[in-house]
Amino acid sequence: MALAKIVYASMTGNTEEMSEIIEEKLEDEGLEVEREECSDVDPDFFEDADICIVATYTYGDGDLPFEFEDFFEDLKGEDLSGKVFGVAGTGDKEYGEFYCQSARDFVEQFNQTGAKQGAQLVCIENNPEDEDIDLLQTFVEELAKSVE
Ligand SMILES: Cc1cc2nc3c(=O)[nH]c(=O)nc-3n(C[C@H](O)[C@H](O)[C@H](O)COP(=O)(O)O)c2cc1C
Repeated sequence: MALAKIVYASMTGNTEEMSEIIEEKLEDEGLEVEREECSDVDPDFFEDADICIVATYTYGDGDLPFEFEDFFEDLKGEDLSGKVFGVAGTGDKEYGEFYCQSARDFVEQFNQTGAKQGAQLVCIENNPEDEDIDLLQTFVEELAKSVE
């Protein structure tokens, strides 16, 4: 059974909620899932994963969550060849050009690891609503298909 690992950062709960939805949907697809908060993981977290998922909010003006900075820096040095990745972000469109910037930055970082993007980046505003849940469903289906 393929293993999907999710690492997330969440200050007020929106991204945590999104990561829980992703977890549930991956399980519905028959995948094994492990989900951890970013402060609890080592840089090699994705070593045994088939699907590598980051869920992040954005802080400041387009800044990474402080607690994700070390993991982010270390990620580009990891060899994740043969794996697929997906990134999902929460943010607020009031921040204009910086909307979900951290999620977009993680896509760039994954692109240096040899992993292949298995699903389009998903950005949702604040907490997940009905239409976002549809987006997350598609995100998970694309990822599941990419490891079939
Ligand atoms: C001080 C502050 C700065 C923020 N900066 C951004 C930003 O640059 N871009 C963005 O898209 N959202 C920004 N946001 C919105 C949060 O990313 C958004 O509310 C997110 O869902 C919070 O996730 P969490 O509930 O998991 O902590 C900011 C929020 C706060 C409080």
